[in-house]
Amino acid sequence: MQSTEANPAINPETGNVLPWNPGEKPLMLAPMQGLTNRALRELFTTWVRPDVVWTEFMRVNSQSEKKLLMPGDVRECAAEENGVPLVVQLIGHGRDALVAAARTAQKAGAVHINLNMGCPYGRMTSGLTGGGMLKRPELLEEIIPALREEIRGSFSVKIRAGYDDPRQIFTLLPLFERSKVDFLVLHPRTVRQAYEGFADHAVTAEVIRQTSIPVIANGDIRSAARGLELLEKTGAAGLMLGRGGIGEPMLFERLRGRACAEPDVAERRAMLHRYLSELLPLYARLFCGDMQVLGKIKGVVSNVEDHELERELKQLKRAKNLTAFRAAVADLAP
Ligand SMILES: Cc1cc2nc3c(=O)[nH]c(=O)nc-3n(C[C@H](O)[C@H](O)[C@H](O)COP(=O)(O)O)c2cc1C
Repeated sequence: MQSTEANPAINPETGNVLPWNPGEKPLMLAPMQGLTNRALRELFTTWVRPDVVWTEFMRVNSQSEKKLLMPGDVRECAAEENGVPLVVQLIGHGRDALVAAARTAQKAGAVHINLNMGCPYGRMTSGLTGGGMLKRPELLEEIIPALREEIRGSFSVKIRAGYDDPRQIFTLLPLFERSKVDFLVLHPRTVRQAYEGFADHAVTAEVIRQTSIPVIANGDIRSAARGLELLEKTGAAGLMLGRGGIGEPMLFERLRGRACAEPDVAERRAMLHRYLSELLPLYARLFCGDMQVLGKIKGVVSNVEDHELERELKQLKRAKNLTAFRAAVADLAP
């Protein structure tokens, strides 16, 4: 959904730069731990070019002032990659640690910083983090304004609909508005729900009606038709693709109307061939040793949903070593 304008949008409420162009409904590649590493992002930013890409979450270590963020994470902090805006995502707890981590990330080059308030998997550090933050909403009253004060570029929040109540989000909107959060990414499941059931985008639509903050819709977007319907029905400011985008990168282009909305099996097979052929050398450069490369690339394959390519997908998933995996990729060649 790219516009032709080169200047980024400015949030009129905060005067902050947003990671998309004015008039654009950005299509974002979701942050996904273990998947959206810099090799995968490189492939996406040079191939289907999401309008915005995100780092995997960076853990904030509130126990050590000197090692708030891992050195490898600090090296990833940047304003953009291959000309595509990059959002740096933090996960952690404790106002002071989060603020100091945001400062470190900015010094290292980050312009767009996001707070993870959605991860459903336990305690990522020594306190309530990610979706766990929603268990103690009173703590957010000081964390969110303090982060806003520190972050000079865009400050966004990626959030579930609630911890166990899908209407909790509505109680938090006044805080986000008061604190001048630049945009929200909403995955309308509860934290307790994890990935069960479905993303209830009626909640997305209601949030959008109730707030002036731009809301990016996220959750269960696996086809161009579904994404376009969501944009139209909810009035979302943009879309974020997670599993659907990882499983089928061309979904970005299909949503833009630049690739066939319903490709036939030959086209999907050719896409998968290109995808894995191009990802293999990038993964070989980033990861150490064949087994790690194999494990990581199988993680990508597990997001591909295609009943007509079941046999080929099984072959890829069953490969015991990289040689067998490469042979299975070669079999996909048109
Ligand atoms: C394997 C995996 C890793 C994820 N890692 C992150 C993460 O690092 N940060 C985050 O905010 N969300 C993370 N998520 C959530 C996704 O960004 C997204 O919100 C969720 O998958 C719903 O979108 P989807 O239905 O398009 O996949 C992860 C999800 C999965 C399945």
